[in-house]
Amino acid sequence: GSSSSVQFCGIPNGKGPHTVGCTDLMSDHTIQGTFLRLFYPCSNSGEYEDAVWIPKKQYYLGLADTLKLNRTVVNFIFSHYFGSVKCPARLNAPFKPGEKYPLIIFSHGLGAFRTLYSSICIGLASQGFVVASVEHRDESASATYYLKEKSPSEPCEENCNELEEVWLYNKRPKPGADEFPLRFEQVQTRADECLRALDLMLDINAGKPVTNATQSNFDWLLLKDSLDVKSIAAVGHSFGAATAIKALGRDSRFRCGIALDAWMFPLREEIFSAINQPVLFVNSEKFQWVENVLLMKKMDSTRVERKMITIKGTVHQSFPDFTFLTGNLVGKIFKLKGEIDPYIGMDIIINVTLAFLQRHLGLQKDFNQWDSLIEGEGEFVIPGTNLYLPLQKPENVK
Ligand SMILES: CCN(CC)CCN(C[C@]12C[C@](c3ccc(C(F)(F)F)cc3)(C1)C2)C(=O)Cn1c(SCc2ccc(F)cc2)nc(=O)c2c1C=CC2
Repeated sequence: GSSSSVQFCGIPNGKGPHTVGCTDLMSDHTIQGTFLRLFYPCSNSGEYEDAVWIPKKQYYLGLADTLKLNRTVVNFIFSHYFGSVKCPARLNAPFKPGEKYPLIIFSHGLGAFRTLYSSICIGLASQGFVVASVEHRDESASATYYLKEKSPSEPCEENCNELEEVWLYNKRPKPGADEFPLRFEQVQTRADECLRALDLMLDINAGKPVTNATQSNFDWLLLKDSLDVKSIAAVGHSFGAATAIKALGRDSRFRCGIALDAWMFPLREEIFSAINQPVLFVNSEKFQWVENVLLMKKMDSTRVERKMITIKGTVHQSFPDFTFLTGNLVGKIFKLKGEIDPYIGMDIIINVTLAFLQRHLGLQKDFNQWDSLIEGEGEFVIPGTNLYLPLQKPENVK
């Protein structure tokens, strides 16, 4: 259809058999706590509204900072264009117990935050996964917040133990300074936050009571004994893909990783030998560069499956949700869309992820129907990279 019709299609529904719900969890309320949006198979009953895609205006202010644009202007434009966008998941709908679902911990990219990859998270949840999209407090998110006790400046009569929001915005490296120390420290923090999110989800699976600073009436007890604790994967986009790789190296409970258009810069190759899990690299055609792909190739292994494909006609923004929310012209100008139809691109991202997860989490589903995508076979994919790499010295391949 015309660009305007695409604009109003919005974030795609999951294609799997499950209806998807989502709920926010901040536990505990401090900066060291875990903050995530959970996507999960939910019950069909009851009247539940779809969740708001960008839930607070401070996120627009943070995006303005990331884009180096005026906050007032961006807040005005973004709240007009994106303020009513819903993510197709029912907010706080009851969790659907029944089978044991595999668990995905998802890590967002630089300048993003927990809600901007809803199409991927909902796509996976609709196929019977519980997906925890973490919001990082390492100052790589465009915006995030935690809660702190109100300092009783005035002698507090009414709201004594109230908590107030403390907002953190995207910390840009000093121009000209070496960016590596900041990114190296951030990827450690991010990996720790993924491990804490995993621990929290396993506590919830064990039936431990949940303290949730984001007041919601969601019934967490329905998740007791609902996770397949042997089937856990780390998935992320760009900086979040580097985070997922780092998390694999830190914790063998993550059985495999999927790196979506990975930004390898924050990683140093000496950690690669400590990573024993299978990894799938899903690259866009336009974002990658030789040095970055060579770092991915350094993870090639004869001991464990390491795969790489490139999706033709995709850009870096083909993975987050913005690719569905503008017309073709604006999408092309801001590099939010590639040549490929964004809905086809997203189907490939989700299906190749499902196939790799089935293979390495030992799932008994039919996701192996997409195994050819892992081999880079198909109309829209190529195996490995579209870039020309200098020949690898053979001893590098472990
Ligand atoms: C020039 C300097 N460079 C910073 C390194 C540019 C900043 N940049 C490109 C941007 C952020 C962008 C954005 C947002 C939002 C609209 C909107 F108009 F649609 F709202 C448009 C355009 C502008 C995509 C990126 O950061 C690319 N990128 C990303 S993009 C993750 C993201 C961020 C915000 C989102 F809303 C959605 C997704 N994740 C990474 O982990 C890494 C990189 C680069 C290296 C590592």
